[in-house]
Amino acid sequence: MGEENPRFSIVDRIKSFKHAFNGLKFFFLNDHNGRVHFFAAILAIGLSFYLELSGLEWIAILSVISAVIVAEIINTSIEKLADVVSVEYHPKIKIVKDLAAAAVLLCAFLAVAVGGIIFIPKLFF
Ligand SMILES: Nc1ncnc2c1ncn2[C@@H]1O[C@H](COP(=O)(O)OP(=O)(O)OP(=O)(O)O)[C@@H](O)[C@H]1O
Repeated sequence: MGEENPRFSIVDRIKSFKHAFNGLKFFFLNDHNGRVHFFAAILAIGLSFYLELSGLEWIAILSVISAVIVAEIINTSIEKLADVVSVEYHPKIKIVKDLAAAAVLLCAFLAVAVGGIIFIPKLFF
């Protein structure tokens, strides 16, 4: 918990990492979207090894994989918070959830475009 001007503490920093890893574990093990993203990432990384990507191609693939997963984690987090704020239908919750989903969609479009540019020529031409 944040207090005004707290003293720096290694133990607190380690606890923050623990909480963050806890979030990752929750996302990849318990969340359906998280599981789908985990397997999609494994597939893309496997294909990248198989096709022996260049350094820059690896950077592009790892960047878009991370972007999609980060967007989905934030989306999931916003959905969970929104469900606590209002279980009932609320027009503003709809906008909030749709905006968070839009962020994931944009990242997914980018990932498909980058994946297509890199993988299609190597697989089919
Ligand atoms: N409380 C609410 N008030 C208004 N609209 C809502 C509410 N809950 C969900 N929605 C609408 O339903 C859509 C889907 O919401 P939901 O929380 O089910 O997410 P989801 O995309 O199905 O995620 P997941 O598959 O992870 O459960 C939202 O984008 C929003 O348009």
